[in-house]
Amino acid sequence: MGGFWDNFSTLLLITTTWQRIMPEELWYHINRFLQKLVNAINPYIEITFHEFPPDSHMRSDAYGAIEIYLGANLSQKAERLNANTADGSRSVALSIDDYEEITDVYNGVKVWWTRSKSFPRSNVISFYGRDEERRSYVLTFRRRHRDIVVGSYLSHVLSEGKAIAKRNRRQRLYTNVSGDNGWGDDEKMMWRHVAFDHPATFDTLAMDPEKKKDIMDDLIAFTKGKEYYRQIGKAWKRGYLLYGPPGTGKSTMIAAMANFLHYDVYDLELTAVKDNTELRKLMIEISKRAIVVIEDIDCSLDITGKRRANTTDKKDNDEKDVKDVIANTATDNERGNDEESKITLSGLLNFIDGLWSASGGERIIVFTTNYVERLDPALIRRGRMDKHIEMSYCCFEAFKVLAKNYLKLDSHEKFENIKNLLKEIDISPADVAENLMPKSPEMSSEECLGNLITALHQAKEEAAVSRKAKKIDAETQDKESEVKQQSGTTSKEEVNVGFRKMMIRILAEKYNCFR
Ligand SMILES: Nc1ncnc2c1ncn2[C@@H]1O[C@H](COP(=O)(O)OP(=O)(O)OP(=O)(O)O)[C@@H](O)[C@H]1O
Ligand SMILES: [Mg+2]
Repeated sequence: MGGFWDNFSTLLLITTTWQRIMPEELWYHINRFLQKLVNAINPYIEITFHEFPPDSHMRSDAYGAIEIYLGANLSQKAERLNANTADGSRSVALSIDDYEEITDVYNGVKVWWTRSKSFPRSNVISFYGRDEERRSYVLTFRRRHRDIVVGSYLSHVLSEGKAIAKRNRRQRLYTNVSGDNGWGDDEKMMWRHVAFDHPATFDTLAMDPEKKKDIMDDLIAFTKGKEYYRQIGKAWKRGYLLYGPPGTGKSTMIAAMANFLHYDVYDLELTAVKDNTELRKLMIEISKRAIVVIEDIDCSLDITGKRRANTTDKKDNDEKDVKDVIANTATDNERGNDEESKITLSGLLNFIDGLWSASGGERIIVFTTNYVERLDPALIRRGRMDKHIEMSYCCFEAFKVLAKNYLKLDSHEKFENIKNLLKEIDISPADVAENLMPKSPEMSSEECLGNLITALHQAKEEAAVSRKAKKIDAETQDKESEVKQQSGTTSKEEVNVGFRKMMIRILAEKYNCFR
């Protein structure tokens, strides 16, 4: 290709000189003519992929994918390479150096890639290196191969590059914190991240296997559903509501989901967000392929179910209605604290339904709660929280997963006993796991299972006592209202004395004091 380019450079030099001395309009016509001439005789076509497309401060996805593809597939052919330990990558990323040319062959078609660098002419002084140098990859190929290159080679490069990036990428866990933005402005809420390194997987998650499979299938269908979501005109997002008692694996499930999909996790601490505007800013910064988590949504502000009293006059489940009515009825005065968050239900619903979800890219939002009944139905209606998943107390199937995880046991003679006890007792997987964990290296699996059985018996007794106490409580209340009814016109003191006497008699009978 060298000879052609030498002649071409000379031609360019001549034209540049002419450009300086000619009137602009004349130069325009000559330029068009030269362009046509070059196109007619040049047997090659060039396509340029800019790192930062004109008028954009966002790094081009295509540029990134090409860089990764070339680094992974063709770096052995290049003589000058750059090595980066890119932030968030698991391995050293290689890329070809500036002005280095490498060849690639695709289905017998040869193409050439070069990386070039330019300095934009600008009067603006930039503090960022990336604005000073603009890099691009240039793909050159023979004119007769245009169909195959544009038709399939390019999509091969882009999809391969993205797949490699996905494999190599280290997941991140983001949390929202308030910090200085470096410009001396007020403190600003921003995302900070650490490497996400949670070991939970669906294999180690203890729950009913059918339920688990259903969730995994749902996630797979979601990730493959780009076209489907487009067809039905729905934003490519899915909401999961995880509810259940403490220690049943809600947070563990989120980690397993993130590891399964290889998504980043954005753990949104709503109570730290000042208002809806701040929430909107945060949400815009959330990347694609992310799980946004709001843990303990019932505790996150006053958005759970309080609406203005007059809402009963309106259609309760009408979405517009819900958005109009600011559910977070607690005003600053009611809270008595101006510093508290002013996020409203409508703000949160906008967060889920609004601009953010329309900005493309697969996103999952997960709410967790211990008290599903406290949540506003608008917040968790299908379409927002598409799948409601109950994380329940430990069943035998879940116990088997934990026994495998903690003790490497598939079966044991004590399993039958444990199975029967689990049918009677509500115990969280967290409690089961705690009992199964050996307390010292010498502790055998047998002893761990024994510990669990003891704990289950204890829990059974405690449950019996608590049932008894509840019963007494209920009976006491019944008697109290009975006495009140009977007392009719009697004075308050007489009622109290009568009531106390009756209570003593009931309790004495209950605990056999007169025997
Ligand atoms: N279903 C489960 N499978 C495997 N481990 C579990 C499960 N549930 C609980 N655990 C274990 O118990 C610990 C606590 O579980 P986790 O934090 O997921 O519970 P949670 O439902 O989120 O509780 P909370 O409602 O208090 O937030 C975990 O670290 C995990 O080791
Ligand atoms: Mg949790």
